Amino acid sequence: MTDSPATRSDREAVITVRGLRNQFGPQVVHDNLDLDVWKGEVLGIVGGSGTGKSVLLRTIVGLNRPAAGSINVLGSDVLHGSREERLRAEKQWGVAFQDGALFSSLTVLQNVEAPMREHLKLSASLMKALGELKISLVGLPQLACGKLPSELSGGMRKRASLARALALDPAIVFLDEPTAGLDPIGAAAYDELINELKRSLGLTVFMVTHDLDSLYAICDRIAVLAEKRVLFEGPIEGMTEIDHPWVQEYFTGPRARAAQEKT
Ligand SMILES: Nc1ncnc2c1ncn2[C@@H]1O[C@H](COP(=O)(O)OP(=O)(O)OP(=O)(O)O)[C@@H](O)[C@H]1O
Repeated sequence: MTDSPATRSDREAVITVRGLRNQFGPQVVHDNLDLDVWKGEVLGIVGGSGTGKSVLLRTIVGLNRPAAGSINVLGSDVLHGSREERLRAEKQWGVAFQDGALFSSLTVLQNVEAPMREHLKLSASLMKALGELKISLVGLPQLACGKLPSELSGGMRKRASLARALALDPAIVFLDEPTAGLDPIGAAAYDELINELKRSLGLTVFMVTHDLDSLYAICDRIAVLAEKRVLFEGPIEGMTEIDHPWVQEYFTGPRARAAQEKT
């Protein structure tokens, strides 16, 4: 038995989703979806294209209003609670989107300072010092602070986006396809960074990904979206035993075998 947050008996849910329904016109994306995310784990969300992985992430962080269900994040009811309750939760998470979603007219430092400016009352010098700290935490050189997002490589933009997600010292970080578009060395370095941040900051990570290497390298647990809900969840080692066509194809195919051999 490992000592991972996914298997410990004293595990604590930091995100609880119950009975979630998402619908766009006639298209039902999620129906009666339940999910728990445990404190301190890296949870990988996988599933075929269009199964609603990004919609799930966007719904939890309040960018998509579901048709039904409840979502609790760190004790706050983020769907039906008061504005204060929602804000309290919001300050405890950071989101790094697939394309970085950085403000294009702001420098990297100004991007990282943006959430602090919105949520905290700090002096300019303290914000700058904290911003520089986050930027070095994600492995970017100080030189990057003054650059615009367009002046960065794709990998650097992803790290800058992560620095911004860490701006408020969150307990939870949401990552949407963090290694998509990175070369294998850059992707492995990003995985190592997430592992390091989890270890040093005790972060909980909710990660939508297609990257089998990442799943094997950093995820404590996998949640498989299929048939409009989380159909399976558990450590990656058990995934090959699941009798479901998509899960079998995904976790026992040649790419999965190659990823497994690297661990
Ligand atoms: N705002 C929206 N309006 C209408 N339909 C939407 C909206 N957002 C998402 N959808 C639909 O919901 C479904 C799930 O989308 P989502 O982006 O979550 O898929 P995904 O599992 O992340 O896919 P992929 O792996 O291809 O990125 C898709 O069919 C998509 O077209």
